[in-house]
Amino acid sequence: MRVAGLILSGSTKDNLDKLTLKRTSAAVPVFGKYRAIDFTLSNMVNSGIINVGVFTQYNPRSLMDHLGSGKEWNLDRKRGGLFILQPFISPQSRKMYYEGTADAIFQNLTFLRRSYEDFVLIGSGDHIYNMDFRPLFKYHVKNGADVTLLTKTVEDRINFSQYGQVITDENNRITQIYEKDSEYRSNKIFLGVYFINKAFLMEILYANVPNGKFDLLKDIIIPNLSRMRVFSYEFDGYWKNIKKSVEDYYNTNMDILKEEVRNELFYSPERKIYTKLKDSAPPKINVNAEVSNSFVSDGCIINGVVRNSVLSRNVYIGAGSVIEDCIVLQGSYLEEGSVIRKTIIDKNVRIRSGKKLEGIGNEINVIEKGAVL
Ligand SMILES: Nc1ncnc2c1ncn2[C@@H]1O[C@H](COP(=O)(O)OP(=O)(O)O[C@H]2O[C@H](CO)[C@@H](O)[C@H](O)[C@H]2O)[C@@H](O)[C@H]1O
Repeated sequence: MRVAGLILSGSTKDNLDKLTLKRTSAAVPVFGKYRAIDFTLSNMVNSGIINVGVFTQYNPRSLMDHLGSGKEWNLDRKRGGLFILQPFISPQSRKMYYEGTADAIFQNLTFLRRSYEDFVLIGSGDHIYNMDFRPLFKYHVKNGADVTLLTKTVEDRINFSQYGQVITDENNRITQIYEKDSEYRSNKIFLGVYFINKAFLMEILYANVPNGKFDLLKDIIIPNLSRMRVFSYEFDGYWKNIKKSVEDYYNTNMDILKEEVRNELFYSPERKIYTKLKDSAPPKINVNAEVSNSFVSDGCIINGVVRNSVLSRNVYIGAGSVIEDCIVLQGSYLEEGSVIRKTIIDKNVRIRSGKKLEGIGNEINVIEKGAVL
């Protein structure tokens, strides 16, 4: 089956506060060495998709730098490959931004028109999961569906008002979606992944976007559910959206310290998660250092104590410093004797000797990129 991939990562709003002041959410570092987009991109490639368009518009530099030619995902190809789809002006349109998900795809219809594929998988750059999409493709065809939406039945702790709540009939056909409704309606949520017949997608975009219907889900699919054959495909694996809150970003990173999450995300030989590799030296744990239950990336030098933490590349932890329940991003330097707990330290931060920092109560402390404290 020939499937093209589209990755939506052009959101101008997220709840990540200081973490997305200078990068888009899809480029936010996760688990020390990855960026969020690596997961959807790898899932697509591992499911046989070799023609992928990435929509971006907000703070795109670090995302573009990360993606490069697509080589790390085996997408630097003569036919197909990786396409960065940024807003542009032309004689037909002088709009310089995407007004919504449907608008983004509509402005780049040439990408779909020129593609050889008959189906399109639309995913998001903000989602952390490891999935083989191929059974979903078969399920879609078996149902004779126009659209198949990826869904998950979740526990009641989730903040339902941030998600689409999905109601299905006995055949898994979707009869109703309550998009970001403050009331609890269903514990089946939409995971932001669409599988759709290409001709059908182009047809509904032509019919709706010129009339100001810019959001694929809210403006096009939900109002037309009774006229379309929209099915739900359940995913029962680990899935997180990191842009919903700083707490979700923090908890997702911390999840990697759990064996079952690690096994599912990283240790499947046929479904690896690919990322841009950097040539830092291996991490060095010095004589008096103590490291436990932590992820320590290449280039790190540890002289102090690191517990329950995730360290990106080239982090320096001075002697006598204690780092606990923290996420420390690339290049940050902690001088001697600092004590940091439940804190996200962004890139290239310098923490002076003897500094004490701690998230208060359930609040997670975030130190802005480049700060000196
Ligand atoms: N103008 C634009 N141009 C290009 N890309 C854009 C864009 N606006 C948003 N995007 C991208 O599209 C994806 C969806 O973003 P939205 O803000 O529309 O919905 P959200 O992720 O909150 O919820 C959605 O995903 C959750 C699951 O995370 C579902 O439960 C919910 O029903 C669904 O609406 C994101 O990857 C975002 O970066």
